[in-house]
Amino acid sequence: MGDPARQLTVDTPPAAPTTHQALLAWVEEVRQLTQPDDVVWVDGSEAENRRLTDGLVASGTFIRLNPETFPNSFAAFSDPKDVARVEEQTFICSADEREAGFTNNWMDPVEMKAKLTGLFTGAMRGRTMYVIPFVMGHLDAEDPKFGVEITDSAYVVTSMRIMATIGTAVLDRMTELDAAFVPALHSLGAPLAAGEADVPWPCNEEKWIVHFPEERSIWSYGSGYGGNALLGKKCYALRIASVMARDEGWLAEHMLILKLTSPQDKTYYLSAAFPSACGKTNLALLDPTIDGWKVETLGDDITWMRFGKEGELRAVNPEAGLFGVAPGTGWHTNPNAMRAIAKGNSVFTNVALTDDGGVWWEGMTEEVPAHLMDWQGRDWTPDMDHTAAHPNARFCTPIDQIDMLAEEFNRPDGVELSAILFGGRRKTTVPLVTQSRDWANGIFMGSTLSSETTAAAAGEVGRVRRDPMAMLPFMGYDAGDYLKHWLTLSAAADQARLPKIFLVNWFRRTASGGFAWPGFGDNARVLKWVIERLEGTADAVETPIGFVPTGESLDLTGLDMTPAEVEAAVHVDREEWDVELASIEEWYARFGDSLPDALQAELDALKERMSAH
Ligand SMILES: Nc1nc2c(ncn2[C@@H]2O[C@H](COP(=O)(O)OP(=O)(O)OP(=O)(O)O)[C@@H](O)[C@H]2O)c(=O)[nH]1
Ligand SMILES: O=C([O-])CC(=O)C(=O)O
Ligand SMILES: [Mn+2]
Repeated sequence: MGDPARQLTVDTPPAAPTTHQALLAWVEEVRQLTQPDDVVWVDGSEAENRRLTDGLVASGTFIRLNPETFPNSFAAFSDPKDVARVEEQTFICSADEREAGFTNNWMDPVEMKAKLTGLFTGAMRGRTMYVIPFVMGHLDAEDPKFGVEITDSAYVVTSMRIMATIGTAVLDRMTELDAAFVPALHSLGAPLAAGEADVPWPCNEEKWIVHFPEERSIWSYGSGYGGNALLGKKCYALRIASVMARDEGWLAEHMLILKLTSPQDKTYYLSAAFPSACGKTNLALLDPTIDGWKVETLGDDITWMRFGKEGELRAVNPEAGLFGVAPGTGWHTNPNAMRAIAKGNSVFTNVALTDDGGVWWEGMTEEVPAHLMDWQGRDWTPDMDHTAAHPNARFCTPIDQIDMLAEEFNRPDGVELSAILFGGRRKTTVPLVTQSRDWANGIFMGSTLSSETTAAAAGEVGRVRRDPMAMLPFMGYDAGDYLKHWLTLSAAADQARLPKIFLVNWFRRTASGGFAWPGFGDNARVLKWVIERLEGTADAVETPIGFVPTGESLDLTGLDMTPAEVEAAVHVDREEWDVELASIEEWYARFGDSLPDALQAELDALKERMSAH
């Protein structure tokens, strides 16, 4: 109360820094509904960020890391019940239930609005309401995709500042264009009574992550965690954007983008869709173990794609930061990510802390520190039977801290893709790599993509589920219509320039239980085979599901692995595939009449090839 700066904001509410009428009206409507103590228009500046992070340190949400080893970096520890996306509580509220499709939770939008209006009433009492203007993709794109997130979480503001382009420049451009924007409303659902002390990670037991696709709006309640609360990311750039993309003729996908340069100095751009916590960030930042091949990064999680004027498929990354899985990211598996993190300016969530004010997680270093503070604030020693970091602990780091960021990252029109990889986490059945027979067959591969569930979403871990194009939790509309959109969009493209589609599985196990493939930097060997297939120079074996490498066609130079072991890693086992085909049939049956005929035909043809195998 005695703080003169605070007194000033209470007495003289700052004038809104925009004349955008629709935005002003929405902000006022939300202010009246949620009843915050004050309203702050986020400008995105360094000074503002310093004020916010100082405040978060003072309130106990952030622990400032050792500035010598992790400059301008902070650790946050969530409520143990708020550690991942909540798919059960994520809704697509289209007017018509059919539009949401069988993969989404649905509720009537009028009913949902009424419910949320109740929950948001007074939800920001005792807190500050932040207004964050942001753009996904380039501010100078042909048709910039604006959004405004209103949130009562300063953690969300500092994280959004890393993950998206936010602040004054965005707001000015939005105002100048009188542009449409996606209103994205977020509240922790933890109002404070007068004089009530705050907790380090306010949230609510009850969580609702809700999308209104026709209105292109988002309401998120009760969670402070990344995918639920940083609304530019999954909620906008995937769920809402997938609906925009359907209507406007493009694609919003859960994909990384990388640039690959061969020893002959030829460049290729690849994208890859793997479900959450299945290796996108690691592949995007790959450090090749074979000589002469170079990887540069364009994106690690979300890709927007459209067919260009010449019928080529172009891709951009709409994000500005990495929100990466910490465990398993280490100096020996992903040195490029580690170097980016070490530059600082990062927010870590649910990692462990070292005694000298640094961070640690399982897999960061081979040597395990003798003592840590675990993600729940308890003393931790290596003999304990729980992990020090939460399995879905995350680092949030500006993407331009990656040394290997490709210069094309800054191109508003993106890059032309040569290949698309679909991949999942499967212990058995699915070969290390398979080239599809053609584009439609590749879409079939994507549509039947499967993976064992991970800690990135709340719920059981390790259960095999179908995850079309790794978009199961992110399609903003009917899954059958989504697959149809892939098929119809590409029908008009230059067929000769369509990217080649491959299915990969870094996670296959051997009979003795170990990984059948070393993965990480050695995945460059698979990328090399992919490129050589595009160039027509690598051998392959035709199997019922597609083309797999011969034992000799994968470059094993310097690797302690034999061609016979490669053959085992790409083996198509008839018995396993009989089970798989039955499971795919069950999956396709769930689409009902919304399954595209072309994909049913792919399944029928695969069954026939398999029965002759
Ligand atoms: N065995 C093996 N594990 C891998 C490989 N690539 C990634 N992983 C592990 O998979 C986990 C998740 O990897 P990420 O690259 O962060 O996954 P992601 O797809 O970017 O995840 P989201 O950010 O949730 O979308 C980490 O624990 C990695 O160590 C690989 O090639 N082989
Ligand atoms: O959205 C999140 O919380 C993290 C993420 O990238 C994913 O789960 O795919
Ligand atoms: Mn992701």
